[in-house]
Amino acid sequence: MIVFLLKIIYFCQPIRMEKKRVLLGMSGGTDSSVAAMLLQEAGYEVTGVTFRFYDSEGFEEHLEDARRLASRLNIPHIIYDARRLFRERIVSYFIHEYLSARTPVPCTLCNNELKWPLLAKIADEMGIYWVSTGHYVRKVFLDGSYFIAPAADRDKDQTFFLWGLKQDILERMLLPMGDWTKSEVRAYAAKRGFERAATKKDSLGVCFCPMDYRSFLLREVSPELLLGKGRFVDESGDFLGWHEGYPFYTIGQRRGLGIHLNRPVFVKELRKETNEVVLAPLSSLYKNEMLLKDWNIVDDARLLHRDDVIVKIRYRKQANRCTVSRTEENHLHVQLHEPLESIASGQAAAFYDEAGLLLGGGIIV
Ligand SMILES: Nc1ncnc2c1ncn2[C@@H]1O[C@H](COP(=O)(O)OP(=O)(O)OP(=O)(O)O)[C@@H](O)[C@H]1O
Repeated sequence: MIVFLLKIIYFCQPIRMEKKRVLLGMSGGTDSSVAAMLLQEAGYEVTGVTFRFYDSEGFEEHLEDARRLASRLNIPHIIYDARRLFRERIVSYFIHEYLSARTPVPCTLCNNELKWPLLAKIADEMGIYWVSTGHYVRKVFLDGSYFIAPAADRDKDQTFFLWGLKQDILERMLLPMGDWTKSEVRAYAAKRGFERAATKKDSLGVCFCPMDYRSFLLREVSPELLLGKGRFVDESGDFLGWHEGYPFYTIGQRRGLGIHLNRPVFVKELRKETNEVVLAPLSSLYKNEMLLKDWNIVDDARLLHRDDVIVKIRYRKQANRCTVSRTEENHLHVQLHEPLESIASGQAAAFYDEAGLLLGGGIIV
């Protein structure tokens, strides 16, 4: 009987049995290549997956690099065609947000709703427990919950993009880059004889339009939807000049406006209905509060109604103290302790405690 019961427990926990196996997202870049080496070195049986997210000239090269590395490390490697999903969930959203006069956060959305959940789904199908990437973050377990924490390399820290991940994913994440700096990672790859992985360029910006989102919109969106020429106005509605269509501007933008006034002006508001872009001095762009939708909280007690929470709405160079509460409409209300400029709807806000633990985040309404 006891043997029978033990067998039931054993078979009801198939995931437990696979705790030496890990599914790693392999982009072909330096970080995920070194992640594969480190995981293997730590004794894991690594399987690599490369997602085909969109068609680009460079993809075949990245894919070949991932394949070659997997073959040298003697690990299985699969390609997963995620083009339809990526187009529907990320690219269409990206275009729709600009056309709705909002500022999209495609990398945040991709990580939280596509990349990590897809890794977990494929891992489930393969009976693999752990999922991993080359992200520069750590995770910690505190009072019964997992939290994302900053990596040793503060310059590469990618916590800002991961606030939407829930416990079911967090508990399965392996994050081998967390204790490494990028220069150590390059040196390690070189020392192991992986010269190509050691010297690859860092990826920059949004992967499917790394240069300029404006030329991407021009290529992807029909001209009628972009509306064309419209009025730059000041806060009183007075005409200041002509612009190229509201989707080509973002809140807080100063450069590239194509208008020369005798004072510095910034984009304060985008008016979709009238195709107007409101320009104002920086002092007019400050706000004391914001509302978030589609939010995620890792731990209520560490986030809500406190005065020591830090909020970031930009990846770098900004951190403000705030107090967060829930509203009756199920938004998060963020009361900033000091005003913050250029808060754009559609952008993400990520919350941290003083030690840098990621407490959650949401999308600015
Ligand atoms: N096409 C892809 N297929 C599978 N995993 C991917 C893909 N793109 C990114 N990833 C995973 O997500 C992680 C973070 O990707 P991101 O593009 O933000 O960073 P990166 O610094 O360019 O990483 P890398 O040097 O590994 O390319 C990568 O390290 C990799 O594990």
